[in-house]
Amino acid sequence: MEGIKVKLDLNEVAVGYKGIAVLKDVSFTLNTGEVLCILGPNGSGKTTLFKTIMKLKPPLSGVISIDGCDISKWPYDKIATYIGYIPQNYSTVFPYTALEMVLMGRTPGLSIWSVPKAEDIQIALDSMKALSILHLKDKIFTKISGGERQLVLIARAIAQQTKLLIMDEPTNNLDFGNQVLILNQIKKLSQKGIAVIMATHVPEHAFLYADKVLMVKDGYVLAYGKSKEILSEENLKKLYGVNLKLMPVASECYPSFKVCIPGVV
Ligand SMILES: Nc1ncnc2c1ncn2[C@@H]1O[C@H](COP(=O)(O)OP(=O)(O)OP(=O)(O)O)[C@@H](O)[C@H]1O
Repeated sequence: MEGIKVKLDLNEVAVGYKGIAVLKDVSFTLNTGEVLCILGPNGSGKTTLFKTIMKLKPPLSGVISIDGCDISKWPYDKIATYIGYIPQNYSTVFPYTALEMVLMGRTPGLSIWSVPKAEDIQIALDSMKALSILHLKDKIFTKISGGERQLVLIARAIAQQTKLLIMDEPTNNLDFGNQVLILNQIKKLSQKGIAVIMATHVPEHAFLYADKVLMVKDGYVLAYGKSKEILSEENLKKLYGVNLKLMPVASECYPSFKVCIPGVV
């Protein structure tokens, strides 16, 4: 997918359940190579928005388009060729190995009885190697730790080789080292031309890796735009409803990095 451009547009999209919106008037554009971080309190509709973009549920209103085409008539299989999705919680009752889980990124309908192609196996192994989890390949997915499962799901999305990746809190459950590994991997993918949407509860992750930021709260978009403009003390205070301070901590690698410090209550 390297070198192929993609553009995702949301135009006044409302998402929710049984006709009741949890998030309204969402508009944004995401281009090849950009990382969009979505920040918002618990229950503000981030996962519901992702499921709607993935066509796992229909939007209540508005238009979602890829490369200018309204995707409302696209079958799910076609969406899966464009977008890889790493859900927040994934469970399976089947005793798949970690490698079989990653292979599912190559063949969405793969069952444990299917025989995958050698090329697909190689791509799956390469994705696992990039995340330093090759040693997990023969382990049963349900019997590895939550963080290891998260890494396997990320490897699966990488193996899918889509132009867009949606990651719902990808660093959830991960130790600090693996958080850095995953975030660096996300940056590398975006540098290769993949567009990434990532929900996070850690403002610092947005400071480090986001080109654009969408803040959602109380059913609406609170702010959207270039990360440098949107990640302000004022917006973060409004978003989380707490007092906080942004402290610049410049380093060679991250000249404009800031940390979010809780203020006096
Ligand atoms: N299947 C469902 N049916 C009805 N309401 C739901 C359903 N799933 C989620 N909701 C509600 O929709 C709202 C948004 O939930 P969602 O999971 O999208 O939020 P979120 O921003 O991803 O939250 P978090 O940061 O805690 O993961 C919440 O009020 C939630 O209770």
